Amino acid sequence: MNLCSLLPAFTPPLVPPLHANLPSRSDVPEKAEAIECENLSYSITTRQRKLVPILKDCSLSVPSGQLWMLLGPNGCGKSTLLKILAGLLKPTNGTVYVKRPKSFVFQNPDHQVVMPTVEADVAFGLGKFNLTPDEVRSRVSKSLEAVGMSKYMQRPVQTLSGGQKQRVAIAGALAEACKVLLLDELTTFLDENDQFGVIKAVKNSLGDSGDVTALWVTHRLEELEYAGWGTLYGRW
Ligand SMILES: Nc1ncnc2c1ncn2[C@@H]1O[C@H](COP(=O)(O)OP(=O)(O)OP(=O)(O)O)[C@@H](O)[C@H]1O
Repeated sequence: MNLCSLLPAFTPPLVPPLHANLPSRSDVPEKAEAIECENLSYSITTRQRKLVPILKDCSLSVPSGQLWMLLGPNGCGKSTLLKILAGLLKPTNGTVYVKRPKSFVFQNPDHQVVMPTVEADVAFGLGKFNLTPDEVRSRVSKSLEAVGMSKYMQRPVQTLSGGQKQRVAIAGALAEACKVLLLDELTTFLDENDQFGVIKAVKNSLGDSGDVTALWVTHRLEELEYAGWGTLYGRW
């Protein structure tokens, strides 16, 4: 399936090619869009040297500060697109822009939540920032609050549900002041309660600042109602 058919209409502004000589970051004006890609294609070459197209001419544009959902059936190329946006895969053709810092959250939280306690896990990525212990504590507690996990700070991660682990993974990204959350089918293995908790955590993470953007990949049609603006009420 051509993924373009799943996406909103797109009028592309010019985006610099992926490998162009870009001006220094301070010269680049802040874009209104957090994610933009144009005519993105991705193919793989099999052992028999056959070229297999996975994505063909995908274009999309996601404005800053919003939660957008990308819906499509199994195998249509959603995860591949997300991995290209995350920089984990290199496109065969096309241009990509994603605001930084960006963070990819995996379908299986056990691939991402690896430290012994919730607090240690959220603080894990902060080592590279040269922060004081107070700053680390403050970032960890604010991020856990955003995802409704404050009271789990000292919990061993292996005692959490799948949805709670997903929320810890999202808190880790928020603690690192990430601007774009790339979320790959987070609710696949979750029951309805956990599913709701993770969606609410993502919506809360966007906050009011318009600073954080999320692209949520799913094959669950019922999750579409949570896209865009709007408050989500209910218990964690
Ligand atoms: N490295 C690869 N080698 C061979 N085929 C691949 C590779 N990567 C992706 N594919 C194929 O490309 C298609 C799209 O895969 P992708 O994982 O992006 O789909 P998806 O829409 O995310 O599916 P799902 O909802 O099941 O996760 C699938 O048919 C998959 O088998």
